[in-house]
Amino acid sequence: MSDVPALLFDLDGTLIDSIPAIHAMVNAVMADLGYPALGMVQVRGFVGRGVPHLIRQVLEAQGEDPEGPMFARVETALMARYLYDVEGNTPYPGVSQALSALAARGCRLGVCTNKPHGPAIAALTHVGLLDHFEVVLGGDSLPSRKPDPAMVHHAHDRLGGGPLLYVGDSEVDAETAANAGAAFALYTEGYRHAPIEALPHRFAFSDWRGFADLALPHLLAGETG
Ligand SMILES: O=C(O)COP(=O)(O)O
Ligand SMILES: [Mg+2]
Repeated sequence: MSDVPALLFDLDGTLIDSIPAIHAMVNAVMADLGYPALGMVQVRGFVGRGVPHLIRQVLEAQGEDPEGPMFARVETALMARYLYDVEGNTPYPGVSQALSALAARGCRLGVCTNKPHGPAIAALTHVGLLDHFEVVLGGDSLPSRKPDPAMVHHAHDRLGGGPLLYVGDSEVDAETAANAGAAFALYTEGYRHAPIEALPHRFAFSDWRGFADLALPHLLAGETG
């Protein structure tokens, strides 16, 4: 096994604040289908488990059957826009600098997101972060999505299999890391529902400035779990 440290990052609520973009897109899609707008905080609660979950939650909030015929109509309309509706995605302050600092220390970097792969690439390109990553896996890249650990195992292999830190913002991420046997760093300013102490984590942080200094000791010590 390589001793080159690997870091895998969740995307929405971890590297980028994507809620303004997703909220606007969801409301635009639903308005076209004749439904009223949902609030930003409400939509934020639907993000982190991938598009099918998002759609089911939106339909339920609109009083529709989440498993009914509207699902396919919303999915088609949403996926048609998801590649292009990138306005409203913003990296959290200090993310790019933290990723550069980690790369300068020899770390290999990847993304594991439940956002579909195409929209994930589009959002990362829009915010200027794509070039930091050797691998980007999305919610439709493999047969399963997080919290199944397959995405983490697959991306980790692509980064050489060295000491691993998985970084995310939600209960899905804490569960994914636990399922993968990976050390977990919790970014506290994303879209989690549960309090910080309810999510098992190696360390938590609220500001990307300083993340590299917090993360490196966990990786250079050669810890993996
Ligand atoms: O649910 C989503 O599409 C976003 O998920 P992420 O937090 O895994 O990036
Ligand atoms: Mg997230």
